[in-house]
Amino acid sequence: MTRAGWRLLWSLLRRRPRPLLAVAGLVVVLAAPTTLTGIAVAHALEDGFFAHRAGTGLLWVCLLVQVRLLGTVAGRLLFPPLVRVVEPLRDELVTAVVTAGLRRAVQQDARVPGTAVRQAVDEVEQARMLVASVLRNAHATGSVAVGAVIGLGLLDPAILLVELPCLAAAAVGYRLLVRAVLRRQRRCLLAEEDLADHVAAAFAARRDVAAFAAHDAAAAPVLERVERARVAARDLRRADAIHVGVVGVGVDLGLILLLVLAPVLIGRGRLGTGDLVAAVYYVMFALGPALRFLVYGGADWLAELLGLMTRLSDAVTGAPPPARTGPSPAGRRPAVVAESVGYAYAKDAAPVLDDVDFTVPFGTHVAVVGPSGAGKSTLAALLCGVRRPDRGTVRIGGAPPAPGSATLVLAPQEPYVFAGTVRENLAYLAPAAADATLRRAADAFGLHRLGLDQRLGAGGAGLSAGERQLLTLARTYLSAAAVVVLDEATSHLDPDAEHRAELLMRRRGGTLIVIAHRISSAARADRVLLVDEGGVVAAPHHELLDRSPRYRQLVGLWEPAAEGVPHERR
Ligand SMILES: Nc1ncnc2c1ncn2[C@@H]1O[C@H](COP(=O)(O)OP(=O)(O)OP(=O)(O)O)[C@@H](O)[C@H]1O
Repeated sequence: MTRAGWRLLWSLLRRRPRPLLAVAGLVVVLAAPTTLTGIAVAHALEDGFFAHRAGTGLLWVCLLVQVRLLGTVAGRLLFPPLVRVVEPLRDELVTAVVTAGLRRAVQQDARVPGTAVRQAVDEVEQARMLVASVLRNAHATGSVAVGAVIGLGLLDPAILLVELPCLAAAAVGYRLLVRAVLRRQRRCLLAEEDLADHVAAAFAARRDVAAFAAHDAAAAPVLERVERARVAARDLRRADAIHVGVVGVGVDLGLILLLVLAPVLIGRGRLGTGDLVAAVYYVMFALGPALRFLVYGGADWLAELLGLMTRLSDAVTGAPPPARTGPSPAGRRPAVVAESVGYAYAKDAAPVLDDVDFTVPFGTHVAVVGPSGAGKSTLAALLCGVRRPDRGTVRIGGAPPAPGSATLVLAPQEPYVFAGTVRENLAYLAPAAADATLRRAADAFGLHRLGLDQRLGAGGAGLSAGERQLLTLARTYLSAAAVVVLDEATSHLDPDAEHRAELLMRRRGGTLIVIAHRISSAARADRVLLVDEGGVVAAPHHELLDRSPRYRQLVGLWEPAAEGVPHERR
């Protein structure tokens, strides 16, 4: 998954081959201080102090100090080519990100995604700093390691026969480590994002959750994501174990093998004691810190840089962000599809819905009818995602419904009015709506007497039951959701007000699913879903009248109450 990040990084770096070659070439130049330090140590001991020639020893020590000072000054040689690699990289990335954002906006005839572009530009700046840090530190580490290897080879090439395999094994381990850290970091990031999505969705759906008393059902997916995020974080920590192994093989095993080989080389006169001290210096004080830095800090930096480059590559190419569960975007003309849906409130209880299949095409007005307790509200809860089917699938626009999704909004029988102004209550699902829009919606639903600044008590204290329902309906009407579910949301309205509310809901566009409260409501719908004895039959009102004795019976029960009297079903 980070291949795209690698590709983008490499495509940017290789555009400047000369400064890049200069940076690479300086690895060898800046390796000299490390090599010379070991050589100076060996000579100071062998030719000076061990040979009782303190003057010679001190001369080598002076040389060693000068080499270190020269090394510090020479380190500055790196900055000019490094700047020529890194600075244009930022300019090119910013240009690519902004161009891609504008191109997408023009193609989709959408607004320029200012926030997204600004965020990507901030990420480019982070990437620039990370590239500079990774290159500078990789360079310093590489110089020290190359210097140590050259020094060991100069002392005796036989030492390289034991040290190089250890370093090669550590390099293989390092590659595995970076991959493991990258994979686990990404999994951790996705798990955290998924958790954040579900927490936000559950919070946004608190109204529906309260309406359906579905607290446990709403909490279950969130708790599942908490567990996934915990496991992902634990796995990331476990990658630390690989760090220890890489350093162990590269440095500790190398040192042990050097100490095993040293007596042989000393015995054959190929290595002096001073040389051995220099060899130990190369392994412990040059290769050791270099490898430790690479393993402990470098792997994380590299992982962070590649993660960032992968995100930027998505921004540049317009690739979709990694798959995440969540609401399907509004406006995708979603159809509502139920396939083989089964649901029971308890493990051994008889299912309320059993093997239910139906499709509601986008833009249709559907009435859901059935005797009391047949499962209509249960069906509404499944459509809203606050309950999940035990069997089968519910899909809205191809995606499982998510509580609080922007695609679907539910108006429950018990209207949800919170303490605040009428404006705040109306704009709850349309925070960007202008006052004029809110006023028009309130008037259309007959709420002329309510001023937008009027304060309401908790639960809508001060309003009649009908007004509370009208306020909830107006709020639902204002939302951008493509699918609206009214779960007996007009039960306190008279037939005319109910008719008017349904007409308004139809005119707003999108799909309208009404848990019908009166037969007039079912007769107005394009199709009727008859829920009965665990099953669902879908057909237009007149067809059902012909076809279904159960429906005829329901209609018969309804009709006496239809003339102006709020209906009560049996
Ligand atoms: N939270 C719950 N726990 C256990 N059983 C429940 C729960 N909610 C509903 N039921 C049962 O599930 C069945 C279907 O209930 P549901 O409310 O979906 O029916 P309905 O058709 O909407 O009824 P009504 O028209 O009376 O509102 C009923 O038998 C009901 O008692």
